[in-house]
Formats: sequence, C-alpha cells, structure tokens
Amino acid sequence: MPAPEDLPGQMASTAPEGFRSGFACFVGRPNAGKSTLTNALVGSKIAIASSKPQTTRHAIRGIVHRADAQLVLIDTPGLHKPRTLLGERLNDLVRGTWTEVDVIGVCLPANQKIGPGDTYLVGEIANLPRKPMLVAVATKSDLVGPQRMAEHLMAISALEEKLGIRWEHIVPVSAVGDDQLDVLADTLVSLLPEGPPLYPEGEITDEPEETLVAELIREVALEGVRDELPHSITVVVEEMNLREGRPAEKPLLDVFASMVVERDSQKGIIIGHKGERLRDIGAAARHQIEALLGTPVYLDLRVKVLKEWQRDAKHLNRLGF
Ligand SMILES: Nc1nc2c(ncn2[C@@H]2O[C@H](COP(=O)(O)OP(=O)(O)OP(=O)(O)O)[C@@H](O)[C@H]2O)c(=O)[nH]1
Repeated sequence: MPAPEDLPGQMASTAPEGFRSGFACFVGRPNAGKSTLTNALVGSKIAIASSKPQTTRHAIRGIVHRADAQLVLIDTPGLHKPRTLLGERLNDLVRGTWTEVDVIGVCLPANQKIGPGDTYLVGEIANLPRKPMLVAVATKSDLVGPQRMAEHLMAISALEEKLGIRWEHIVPVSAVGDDQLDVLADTLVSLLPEGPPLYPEGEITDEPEETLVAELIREVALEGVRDELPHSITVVVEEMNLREGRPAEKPLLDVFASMVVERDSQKGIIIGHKGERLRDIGAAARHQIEALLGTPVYLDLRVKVLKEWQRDAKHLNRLGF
C-alpha cells in the first residue's frame, strides 16, 4: 500500500460505486473570472491544501467535495511571454500541469470578443502531447443578453475547427449571479475518471497563506539552482497585509519576504548579475502569488544571510523549524 506521502494516489478507503475523482484547472486570459469561479465552486469549503510530493509546484486551489465525487482544482499561474530561462521554466511548469489534469476549463468571458490571447492559449493546449479533455466556460453570462451570448457560443464553437480541438461541453456560467454553477460542476465531474477520493477531508492541511506564499517563493528561487544551494535557502514571509486606504475593488496585498541563505557567496548567486536574478525571482513569484490568492500583490523580496542557519538552533527556531 502506498504511504500517505505518495498521494495523490489512491486512498485505501473504498468509495461508493461510481465515485469519481480527479483534477481540473481553469485557464483563461487575465480577468476571465477563473478565481471567482473556483471560489464559487468550492464555496465555503475552500481549502488551500499544501501540495503533496508529486504535485509539488502545483498549488491546490480548492477541493470540491461531493457525495458522488471529489474534484481537485489546481491553480496554475498564467502563461507569459518568457523573457528569461526562469520564465521559460515557469511556462513549462504550467504546461506540465495541463498535461496532468483530467479536465481543463477554458474561461472565455461572454462580455469580450474572443481575441488573440485566447486563441494563443487554446492553441498552446492543442499542441500538448497529451491533451486533457476540454470544457469551454463562457464566464460572466450575467453581463450579456441572449443575442450576444449566442454569438459568443458560436465563436467558441468555431475554435474547434480553427485550432483542431474538441470541446466536450460548452457551458455558459455566471459565478457572480450563481447561474449554471451546478451544471458546470456536474459537467466537470462527469469527465473525471472513476476512483476513490484523493484527499480525505480530514487530511487536507489548511496551511496558513503565509506558508504557501513562502513555499511558492522558495520554489521559484530554486528553479535552475543546483548543488547545495537548494538546501540552504529558506523563505520567511515577514509580513502580509492588504494595503490600507485602497478602494474595495482595487485591493493590493503587500508581502514582505526574505530569502534566507547561509553564506555571502550564496547571497550573490540569488541576487545575480546586477540584481537580475533577484528581479526575475520577484516577478515570477509575484505572478504566482497573485494566481494563488487572486489579489494583486506588491512583493518586497530581500536576501538575508544567516550564517549556517541549518545548524544553529536559535536560527532554526526563528525560522519556524
Ligand atoms: N459580472 C460578473 N463579474 C465577474 C464574474 N466572475 C468574475 N467577475 C469579475 O471579473 C473580475 C475578474 O475576476 P477574477 O476571478 O479575478 O478573474 P481571473 O481570471 O482569476 O483573473 P486573473 O487572476 O487576473 O487571471 C473580477 O472583478 C470579478 O468580480 C461573473 O460571473 N459575473
């Protein structure tokens, strides 16, 4: 029997006949409504679980627990035009996640015409070696009338031929108006394989957001570094607060974080030539934090040297080990 660390695998528990379980993610251009949709589907049961070993680097955004199924929604950062190797690797990571999920919900907001950003994204999915099943989600249906929605659905449908893909379903939905959310949930669940729950409710670690954010930054910082450095870096989120005095619809989350290393030479590696590496790490981490928490983020990221912190009890205590 696999050890619990081998999750996500199959739980030892037996599930009811016909129980389905699996992974899905939502993709779409910025503002397409992905986060709102995830939150609406997961509802009050939102649980940001720490990633299990196999899914390290995949933030679990939420788990929809149902009597007949368990749907695990994975968060992926957006695809960005890569400017650096780090950027390329992050994109590879996103593509990697796409090939591992059972279903991708492509969010196409009804109040906007399908544009080059959307076709690029769907085209990228179409080019994957192993394509998951695709569901087109016409989001923000509350913002348009029937005429516009009909046009939108036709345009979505036309993408099949244009891009050589197949929509299993096309579902108009409004997360804000709570319209068709149940249909979308049923649709996604119907595409999951049969199998027992992957995460028992009780076993979800509800990590504090600070821990998840620190972990995300560490993962980004570790991309492309080798040898002893990975073990020498730890990340501490010193402070994380919504900035005061912002309008409610324009929140900004201030995150103050330090990457802690053991030696000055390591600090140099992290900072890079003229600070380039540190800037790349900061930018990539900020995108990931925003994708995870669904809020624009200001990230103040510094590098600190705590001599031999791994061997110093006082340092270890302070760092929360
Ligand atoms: N009217 C309406 N607005 C919505 C709906 N879903 C999301 N929105 C709004 O659209 C905006 C963007 O929603 P998000 O859920 O943050 O979109 P996202 O795709 O996660 O955005 P990024 O994180 O930038 O990729 C927010 O202002 C939401 O309130 C909907 O069903 N109806």
